[in-house]
Amino acid sequence: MALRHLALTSRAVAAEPGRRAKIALLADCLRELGPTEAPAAVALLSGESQRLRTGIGPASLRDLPPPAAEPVERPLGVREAERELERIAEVHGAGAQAERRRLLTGLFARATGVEQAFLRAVLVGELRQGALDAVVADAVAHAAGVPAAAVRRALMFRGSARAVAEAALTGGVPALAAFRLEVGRAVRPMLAAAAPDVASALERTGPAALEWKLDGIRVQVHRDGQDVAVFTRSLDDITARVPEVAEAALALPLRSAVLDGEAIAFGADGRPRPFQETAARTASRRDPARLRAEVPLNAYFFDLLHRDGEDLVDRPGRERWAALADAVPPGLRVAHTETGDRDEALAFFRETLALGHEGVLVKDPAAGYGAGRRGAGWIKVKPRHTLDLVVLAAEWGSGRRRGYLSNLHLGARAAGEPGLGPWVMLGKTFKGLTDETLAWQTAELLARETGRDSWTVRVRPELVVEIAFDGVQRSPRYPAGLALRFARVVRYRPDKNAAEADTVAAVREIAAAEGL
Ligand SMILES: Nc1ncnc2c1ncn2[C@@H]1O[C@H](COP(=O)(O)OP(=O)(O)OP(=O)(O)O)[C@@H](O)[C@H]1O
Repeated sequence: MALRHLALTSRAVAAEPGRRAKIALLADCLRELGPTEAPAAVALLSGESQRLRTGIGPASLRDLPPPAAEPVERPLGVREAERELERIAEVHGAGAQAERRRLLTGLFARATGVEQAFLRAVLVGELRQGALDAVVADAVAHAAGVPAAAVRRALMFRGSARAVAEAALTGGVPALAAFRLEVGRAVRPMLAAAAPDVASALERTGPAALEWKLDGIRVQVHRDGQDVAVFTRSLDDITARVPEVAEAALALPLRSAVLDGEAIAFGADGRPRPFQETAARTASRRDPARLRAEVPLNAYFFDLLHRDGEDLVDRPGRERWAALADAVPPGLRVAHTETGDRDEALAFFRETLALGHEGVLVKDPAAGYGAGRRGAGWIKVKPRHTLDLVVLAAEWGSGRRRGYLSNLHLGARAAGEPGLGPWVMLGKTFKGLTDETLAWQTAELLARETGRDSWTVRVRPELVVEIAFDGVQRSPRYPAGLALRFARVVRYRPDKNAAEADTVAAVREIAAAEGL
């Protein structure tokens, strides 16, 4: 009954509003599944389902066998289901489509209704909602009887939640402590919390460092002798696409290093080029030499996690910055100033904006480097409010936009809020779209189509779009009772996946700040 148990638990976790209760439910289930099945359950529930759904589009999920009648003679196990999905993901080459379909049909024929619903959710990535990742991590800690921080720390060094769950459940704290920073293996990046202005950021941190927030692409650079690898925010290896960044790291007087930074292109006027131009450098595999000539990148480093055999991850910010300043020349570092004075901080913020940068980061000098936003060791401050939302559907345009998908339905992550489903629509917009973006989004959205009527094409919730807006208003038409005022597209965020989109809780916070 193992898969059934997991499927029912996952349903109960989704319906449960309280975070603690969610963790307890899931931890009980993992304990009951035991050390062999539980890591597979974690792989299905967490981000690793992304990998499993490779090559499986919504079309292949249609016309599958009806649910198996209960009681089933040989019920599906969790490990068994995970293995089967892995097998499906590994099918490549000629006839792959048909073979995948055959395997999927076999799997579904053995699954009951509740199991089929769970497998579908895994396959379309519906379970993968970021917030759930954190709940899963805490549930693993609970089930294994180890501190949550030990699990999170291991996850930072090793992307695989499955491997970490296995270590926690079989070897406890010592097994988790064996996960360490390895030069050459990407670590999950530290992220920033947000504050509306520098004064409130400083209130939280006390005297802090302020740095430019460059609007480029996050780069994590690993150097081991003359070998170098560059990873994105989502841990993709882009070394071949950004040779300038690799060269910059190789020129440093170091034997081995792990550097965190941002790559960005500047125009002839010395101001940052639009984000899309920098992003195109890392998104495209085509002709890196020509792209490099057209849009040369500059690397700016802001953190040093490892230097010549020594790990700095747990050192406070001020020690890592000192090590960075020692190893990296000023031209390759972001501007950095340290102050506890509001007026000085505000002046730095204004100067940074005047140079064309996006905002500033306010960093706590005592904070170690930690994955995720927890602890708020880094706080970002930008001059205007934006949200990263997911496109749920789009309407066909008219007039000049005929033939293009134009008006976007925008959703925030419900992140487990009861009664809302995984995505909460907050409004629509067709504003801010250039002709080029219209054509691009039409193709991208059609490739993700899950159904349509005469006006609207519904899509898999995968594309993240950054939306600027003037405020939040009450609206009975939308499920959370809130809608964005004057929403407009700033840009697409190809460097983010849907699990990293903003939550409806963040929108409620903005509404509360506006007195709604
Ligand atoms: N000096 C800096 N220190 C840290 N991060 C920086 C710095 N300059 C630019 N950044 C970028 O800002 C991001 C920090 O903000 P956050 O963790 O919220 O990521 P994000 O959601 O990608 O942010 P945003 O959408 O605001 O760019 C980093 O991922 C990095 O790409």
